[in-house]
Amino acid sequence: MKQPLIELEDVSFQYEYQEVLHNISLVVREGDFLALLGPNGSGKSTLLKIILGLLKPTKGSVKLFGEKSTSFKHREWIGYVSQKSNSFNAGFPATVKEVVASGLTKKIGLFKRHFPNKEERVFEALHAVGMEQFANRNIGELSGGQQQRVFIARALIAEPKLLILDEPTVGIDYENVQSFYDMLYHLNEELRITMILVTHDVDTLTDTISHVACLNKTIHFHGYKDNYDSISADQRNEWYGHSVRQLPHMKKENK
Ligand SMILES: Nc1ncnc2c1ncn2[C@@H]1O[C@H](COP(=O)(O)OP(=O)(O)OP(=O)(O)O)[C@@H](O)[C@H]1O
Repeated sequence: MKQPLIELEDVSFQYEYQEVLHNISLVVREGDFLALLGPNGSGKSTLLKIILGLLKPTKGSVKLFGEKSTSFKHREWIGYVSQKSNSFNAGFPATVKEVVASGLTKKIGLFKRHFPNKEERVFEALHAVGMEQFANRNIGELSGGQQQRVFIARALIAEPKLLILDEPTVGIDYENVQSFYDMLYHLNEELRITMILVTHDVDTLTDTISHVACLNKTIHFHGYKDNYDSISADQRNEWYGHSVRQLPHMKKENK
């Protein structure tokens, strides 16, 4: 059995008077490519904050890489690309290279380590997301999807074992979503990075995903993507709270 990287057991969370997460139990294992799916307001960001140690659950336990979250020391093993990271305007004075290199500063600050091969690592990270040819461009001049790739490279340079992407396809043109997923598949399959992709958009679920978790205050389903695909539309609508459709091109091909 693969190592569990995230283990949530009976986690609940309350903001003042409103309980927004109720008895969440979820295990994410090494190598998984999990889509955490839920409508707006279903508690996705709150759950991420709990996983990232920014919020403390009102109830339940959280383990990261087998250790209690409160004593977990290797936060750099978890890379996070937030929803708002790609909101640069064209005048923002930083090159793609500089943005990616800034992913190392935390580590340098923490351990006072010197990285002689910093330039090489920047290019490796950019290569992994297919963006090395943009290294000297201004970040503000890139499209939303290109910026998203750069921010993933910024997270990759710290060599995370687990990468959490919050709504990564939001700024990406419909035609480019598939190639974006192919890039994520490469990170998951070849670089062996465990992935959690958080999304409210059921249309973005592709076959590159191995597992699906449906969240709407509680976890209604967690399992293999194949099993999720065989669940009736009525059942999914009930979990999701409103109509869920699946585009024909995103449906599973014969494998
Ligand atoms: N700081 C806060 N104080 C009080 N309530 C909050 C706070 N942050 C979020 N909430 C409430 O908690 C619930 C879950 O919010 P959360 O942001 O986790 O959902 P989400 O699934 O990430 O939504 P979205 O897809 O819109 O980003 C919502 O009802 C929201 O209004």
